[in-house]
Amino acid sequence: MKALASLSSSTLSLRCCSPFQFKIGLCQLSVTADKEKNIAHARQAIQDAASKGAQLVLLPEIWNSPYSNDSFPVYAEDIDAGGDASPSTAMLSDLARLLKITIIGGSIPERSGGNLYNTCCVFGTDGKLKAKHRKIHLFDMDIPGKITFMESKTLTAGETPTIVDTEVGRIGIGICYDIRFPELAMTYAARGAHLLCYPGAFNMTTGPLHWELLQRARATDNQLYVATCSPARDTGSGYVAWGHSTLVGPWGEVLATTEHEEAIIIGEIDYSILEQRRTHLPVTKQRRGDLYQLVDFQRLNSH
Ligand SMILES: NC(=O)CC(=O)C(=O)O
Repeated sequence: MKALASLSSSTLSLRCCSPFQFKIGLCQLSVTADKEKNIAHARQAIQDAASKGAQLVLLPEIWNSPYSNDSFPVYAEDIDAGGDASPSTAMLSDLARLLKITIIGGSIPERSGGNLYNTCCVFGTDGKLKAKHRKIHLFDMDIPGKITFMESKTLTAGETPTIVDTEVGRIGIGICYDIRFPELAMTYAARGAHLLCYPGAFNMTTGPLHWELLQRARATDNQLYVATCSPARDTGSGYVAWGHSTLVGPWGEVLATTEHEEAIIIGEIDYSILEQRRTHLPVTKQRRGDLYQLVDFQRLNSH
């Protein structure tokens, strides 16, 4: 991230997306230790969401495997090889094509070139893989007596922000911990994103205070839609997810949400609202890039 100055020149292009209004389905899934069962279960949930009118379906972070460093290497798939090497993404591609919907496939552990990643795949209505986002900011957190998780024990961080043009708009992708970094969301907004999607699995320590707050902050700062999707809570698992998958509008308002049980949440998105909000409250034009800008702290620290 070099400078913020260029962000103020961003414009919102709605030309690329039709329709302006559509339904999004957030599939808050129960996840088990049985991968085949998880895949069949996700398939059913996506079909249910589509039957309720969803043209875009979002899945949770790590929906085909338990969320643990022990499980990631065991459940990881070679997404680039496809077919039998990646039954989870084969199912997503198949359904996107059959149902003619866009699928943001949550995330699964990916094996590639000797590394493991936490990876989100986006499939278009033709079933083709449109984008692959590897979690950029690994979840390394140590709050003594509360929660310790070190994704970097097994996973490698992704190196690229992912913004993708789909039939339901321009979408910026982040995975869970990525939502804590406003610069990533601002980068997507500067590149014309209408919607940010974060598959995520916040926990019982940070979830209550931070999960909704961060979504509403990213949406309000950037005046766009934010959607999140979590696994359902399983108090018997090693990592207990907060749940509460949510859709937030460009005014920072919660449009659709749920508690922690398994659920399919259907929310309405209307991109015409984006222009209206930005006209009424033109923060992008008012930004004083002449007075402040993001600097490359790593470069500064290395001197
Ligand atoms: N699980 C995550 O990646 C992030 C999280 O739980 C948090 O930031 O809190």
